Amino acid sequence: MSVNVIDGRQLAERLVEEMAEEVKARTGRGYQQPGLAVVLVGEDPASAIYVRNKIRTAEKAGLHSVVTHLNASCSQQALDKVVTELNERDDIDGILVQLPLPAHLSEERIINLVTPEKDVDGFHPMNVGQLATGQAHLVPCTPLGCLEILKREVGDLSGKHAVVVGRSNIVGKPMASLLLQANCTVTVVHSKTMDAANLCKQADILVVAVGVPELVDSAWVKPGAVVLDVGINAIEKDGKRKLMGDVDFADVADICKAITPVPGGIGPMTIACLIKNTLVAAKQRGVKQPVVKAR
Ligand SMILES: NC(=O)C1=CN([C@@H]2O[C@H](COP(=O)(O)OP(=O)(O)OC[C@H]3O[C@@H](n4cnc5c(N)ncnc54)[C@H](OP(=O)(O)O)[C@@H]3O)[C@@H](O)[C@H]2O)C=CC1
Ligand SMILES: Nc1nc(=O)c2c([nH]1)NC[C@@H]1CN(c3ccc(C(=O)N[C@@H](CCC(=O)O)C(=O)O)cc3)C=[N+]21
Repeated sequence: MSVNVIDGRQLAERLVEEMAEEVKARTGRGYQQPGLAVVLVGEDPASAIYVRNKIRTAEKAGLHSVVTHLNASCSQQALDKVVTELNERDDIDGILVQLPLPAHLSEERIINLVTPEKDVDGFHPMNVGQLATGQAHLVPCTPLGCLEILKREVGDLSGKHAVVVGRSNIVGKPMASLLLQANCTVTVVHSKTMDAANLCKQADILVVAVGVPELVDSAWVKPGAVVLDVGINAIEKDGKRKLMGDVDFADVADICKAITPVPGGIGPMTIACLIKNTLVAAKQRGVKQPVVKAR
C-alpha cells in the first residue's frame, strides 16, 4: 500500500495564511486586532519551545501577543493575579496558561479561573460541558487539529469506527467527544484496557495520545486505517534531542492509508487551532477599535 504521509506543517501554514487574511479584513472593518496572552511558569525547555512557536505563529496571523513569564517558585496568588488581570484586559481575547505547572501550583484552580470566553485551550468546565452536549464553542486545540485533518483525509466520518488511545482531559476525552459528534462509533482505550492491540486493530481511524514512544506498531493497525500520532516524546540520541511519536512510524506506514509524522504532524496543527480559537473568541467578544473623534 502506498502510504500518504500527512504534512501537518504545510496544512497549518495554509490555515494560518487564511486566518491572516481574515484578521486583516476584520480590522479593516473597525474591529480591534485580536490578542493572545500566554502565561509560562518556570524554565521547562520544551514548554519554552512551544510558547515561542505559539507567539511566532500568532504574529504571522496578525494577532498581537503578550507573554508573561513567572518564576518556577512563584506563589499561587501571584499566578492568580496575572490570570485575573488578563481576564479583565479588553485587548486580550485568548488566554493560555502553559501546562504542566510546577507541582506546588493548582492546575485545576487556574483552569477554572480563566474566563470561559477567553479560554482558548477549551479546558474550562463550561467549555468542556458545551463540547459534551454538542454546543461546542472553544474546543481543545489538539483534538480540533486532529478533526481538521480527518475531515480532509477521510471526508464524511459518519459510521466510521474510531479508536482513541488515551483519555486525558487535554487530548483523549475531547477527541472522543468530537468524533462522536461527527457520527463515528467511538472506542476509548487506556492503561487499564484489556487487549488494547486487538481493539485498535478494528479501527478505521486510530488516534494515539499516550506518551509512550512507539507503543503502537503494525500489530495494532488495520490495513487501510488512517493513523494520527499525537505523541511528542523527546529522546536523547547521540547527545541530541530527537522527537518520537507514540506510533512506530516505519512499521505502520507500510499498512495504513495515511499517517501523521512526528514532528511535522499534529503539533503544528495544534498551534494553528490555537490561533483559530483566538479568532473565535475575538469574534464572540466583538470589540471595536476606539473611535477617534474629529475636533
Ligand atoms: N501534538 C500535540 O500538540 C500534543 C501532544 N501531546 C503529547 O501526547 C501524548 C499524550 O499526552 P496527554 O494526553 O497529555 O498525556 P497523559 O499522560 O495525560 O495521558 C496519557 C493517557 O494514555 C494512557 N496510557 C498510558 N499508557 C498506556 C498504554 N500502555 N496503553 C494504553 N493507554 C495508555 C493513560 O491511561 P490512564 O488514563 O489509564 O492512565 C492516559 O489516559 C504525550 O506524548 C504528549 O506529549 C499532548 C498534547 C498536545
Ligand atoms: N495549556 C496548554 N495547552 C496546550 O495545548 C499544551 C500545553 N498546555 N502543554 C503542552 C502541550 C503540548 N503541546 C504542543 C504543541 C505544539 C507542538 C509542536 O509544535 N510540535 C512540533 C515540534 C516542536 C519541537 O521541536 O519540540 C511538531 O510536532 O512538529 C508540540 C506540543 C501543546 N500543549
